Amino acid sequence: MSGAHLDEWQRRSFDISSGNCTPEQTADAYRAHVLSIQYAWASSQLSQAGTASLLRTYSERYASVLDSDDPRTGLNNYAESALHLARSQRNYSDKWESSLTTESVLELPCVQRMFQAGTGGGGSLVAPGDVNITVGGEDRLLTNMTVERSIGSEGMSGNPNSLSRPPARPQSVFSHSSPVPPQGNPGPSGGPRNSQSSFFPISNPSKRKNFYNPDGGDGGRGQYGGQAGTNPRAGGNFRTAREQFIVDQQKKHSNQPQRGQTTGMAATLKKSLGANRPRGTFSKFVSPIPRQEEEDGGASHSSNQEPQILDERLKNFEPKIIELIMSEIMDHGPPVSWDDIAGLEFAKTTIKEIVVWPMLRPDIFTGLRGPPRGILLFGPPGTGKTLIGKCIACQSGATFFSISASSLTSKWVGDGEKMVRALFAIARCHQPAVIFIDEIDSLLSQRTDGEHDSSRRIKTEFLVQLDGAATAAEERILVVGATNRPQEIDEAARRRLSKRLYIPLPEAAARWQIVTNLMTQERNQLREQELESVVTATEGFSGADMTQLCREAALGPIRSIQLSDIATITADQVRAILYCDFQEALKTVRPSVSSKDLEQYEDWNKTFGCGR
Ligand SMILES: Nc1ncnc2c1ncn2[C@@H]1O[C@H](COP(=O)(O)OP(=O)(O)OP(=O)(O)O)[C@@H](O)[C@H]1O
Ligand SMILES: [Mg+2]
Repeated sequence: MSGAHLDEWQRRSFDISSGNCTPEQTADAYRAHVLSIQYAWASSQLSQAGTASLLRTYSERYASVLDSDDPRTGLNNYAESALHLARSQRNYSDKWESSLTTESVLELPCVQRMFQAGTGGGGSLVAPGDVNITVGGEDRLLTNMTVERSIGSEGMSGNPNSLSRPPARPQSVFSHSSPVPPQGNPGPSGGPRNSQSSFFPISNPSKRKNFYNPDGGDGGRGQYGGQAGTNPRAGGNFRTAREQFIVDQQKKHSNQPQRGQTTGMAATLKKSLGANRPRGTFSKFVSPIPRQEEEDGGASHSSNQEPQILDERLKNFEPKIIELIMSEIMDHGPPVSWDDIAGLEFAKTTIKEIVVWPMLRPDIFTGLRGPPRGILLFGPPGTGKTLIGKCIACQSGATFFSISASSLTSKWVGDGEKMVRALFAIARCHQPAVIFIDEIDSLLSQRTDGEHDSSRRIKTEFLVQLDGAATAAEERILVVGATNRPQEIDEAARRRLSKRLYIPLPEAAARWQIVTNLMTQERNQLREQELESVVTATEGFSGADMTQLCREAALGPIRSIQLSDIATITADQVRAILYCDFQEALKTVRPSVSSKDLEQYEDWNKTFGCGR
């Protein structure tokens, strides 16, 4: 009977729609819903689509309760209830009772001596052996040793002198024995029982943490109790319940990579949980499925056709790897136009021909006119190879994956080849796509006997993918590699990067353009003749060297200001950049490419390059 009553009471009290529930109860109820949906999915009682939809609904509701700042409907801090749990937790020190009262303390010989010595008395005035403490009803005279040991068991052994060091004024002893518990640590019960801990105040929050949680675990008090019961700001690894929930979800799903639904479900759940206020580990994650839905303006919600296909294609990849590629590799830089790149007309025209137009008109560029699968931009450092990559990203209209080969080989050691496979798979889902690999020589250098196995596997995988990317005629994935060490590239990779474009040092006209472009941003009084002289004097300079020269010259007017005026001078009063500033700058800025290096590039270009 009483069981039935309890059920009925629970049903009424915890019915979320009843309006009687506290936010804690509502949050618990939603959380329970989420768990039961997951259980139903795990035991195949629910379809994937149904599970995803239910999870989305309940996770969003749960998140909205957690996130709401309104005390009537939301929990801004879910840890409050866990704190409540910890408050009612009894611990070892509960058995300890002190017989000290205000009167008995006054009679203690050590206190008497302290009074007699006055406030300035040095030395150890409190004799620990004089402290009489009642343990479980028995009176014992504790020695210094035993007191220390018992304190140590409560996590206070870090301060063994706490007993022998007297307070500066006797009054402070009494203020500590106040029945009011120390702030932030209400203690298990307060009152006289607390006098022991009041006499040795626990001021360090991390000690207090040990006090409640000596083994460092949660002590069986639930996943939030161990941390939340202590000062939440003290523990570096404190998580709110919402964060803990998200972590639990991710752990759960990453443990089930063999199920195709995992990616979709995890993505859906993260989306719904992160929708209100993205932060932490998941703030950057952009799932391929929601993206597709967003592009369709939510129209595919009902049919769920397209997401299913995308999910299928990525089902063998761990969400972690997909997340890494989506969040770290996709590049969103400042816009760069073709006009920002000075000179390099041949390279620019060729790239437009094989990258931009085929992306825009795939129907015309078919068969023999089909674009190559890979391009290699090679040339001396600082000549604009990376700049061209950025320009392709902005101008081609394709999804742009910009990865640095070194990050692929070092950051995810062991996962390198999986990363490469996932990269191409995601690129296939986001066609047309350009995969730009800067410093490609470090990824596709010659294979040697002594090299590490994992880097050899990455190379092999890359070559396979590079071939595979072009097998299906309709696939529009282009790999663009940039290097200033073309000689080091593996011959198999060289063959696959079939369009090899030399990016040389800028000619006179290009150098003119670079200086003019940069000088339009600053006030200057450079005459045409002077500009001509600068261009002549910079034969052999790379684009980066030219930029450096202009920066140095731009500092000339600043250097001419008196040191005492620099704090007060207005921007208008700074003089214009003059030719003499360039002359000064030319004394310090030198070309960074030697003529010997240049010969090597030109030789390689003659042998393997595709230029005229
Ligand atoms: N052709 C150019 N037109 C305009 N600016 C250029 C040009 N070439 C280089 N620069 C300037 O030099 C800077 C460096 O260029 P970039 O990073 O593209 O060189 P890179 O060829 O990739 O060099 P590296 O081989 O060392 O990576 C650019 O940010 C730009 O300011
Ligand atoms: Mg570069």
